[in-house]
Amino acid sequence: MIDITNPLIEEYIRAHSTIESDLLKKVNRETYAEVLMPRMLSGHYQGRVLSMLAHMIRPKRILEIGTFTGYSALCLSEGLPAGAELITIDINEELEDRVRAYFMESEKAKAITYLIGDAMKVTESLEGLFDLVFIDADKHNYLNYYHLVFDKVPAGGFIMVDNTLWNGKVAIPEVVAKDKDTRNLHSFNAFIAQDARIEKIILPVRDGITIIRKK
Ligand SMILES: C[S@@+](CC[C@H](N)C(=O)[O-])C[C@H]1O[C@@H](n2cnc3c(N)ncnc32)[C@H](O)[C@@H]1O
Repeated sequence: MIDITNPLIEEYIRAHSTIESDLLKKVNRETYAEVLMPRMLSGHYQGRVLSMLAHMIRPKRILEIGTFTGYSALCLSEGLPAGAELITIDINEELEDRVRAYFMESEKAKAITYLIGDAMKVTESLEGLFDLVFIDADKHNYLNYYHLVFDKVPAGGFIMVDNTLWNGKVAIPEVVAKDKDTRNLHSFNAFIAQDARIEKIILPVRDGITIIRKK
């Protein structure tokens, strides 16, 4: 495993970036205290990056695949202009009441639609275009999600994908050869790298966020 971030630098970044809202602090605190696998939550640093990117893109429609406890959805929704919407999908119905309650507390509550179900099926059923898609669900389906959403994103639209550096393991050939999850993510990265229909950049933020712009 390679450290793609330095804890000291990350702490410095957090201390010199916008602080989390009270709602985000609560989502973070309660997720770590009460929910299994809390590390799946984006957190302060990545959350501020997502919020800033959404503010820059000003998307009319955002699709998020992988809600978990709603942290990243809340961050992305901060950048929605008036009248815009965010749809977020998760298969885990056990978190539904908690997540709905968090969304209800948000200023953007009316703009957020939370759908429970398998993201492949739910995404297929969604009509219209999304100018920003955030993929952050089951890693072995990343390429399937990418192919599925591609035609739902207009030219000039963005697809962002989380965990594409997988703790740096994608850069170590012996780990790629041995570990299935690492191999899946490396294959995804390799496909994205050669896809001429897009521009792409991997940001070494937290576990790696790939930003894709459709030409
Ligand atoms: C890494 S977490 C998402 C974290 C969240 N985006 C955040 O940053 O706070 C991944 C989520 O994907 C969901 N998931 C896994 N497989 C799924 C599927 N087939 N369809 C929809 N959601 C799925 C899991 O239930 C989990 O909540």
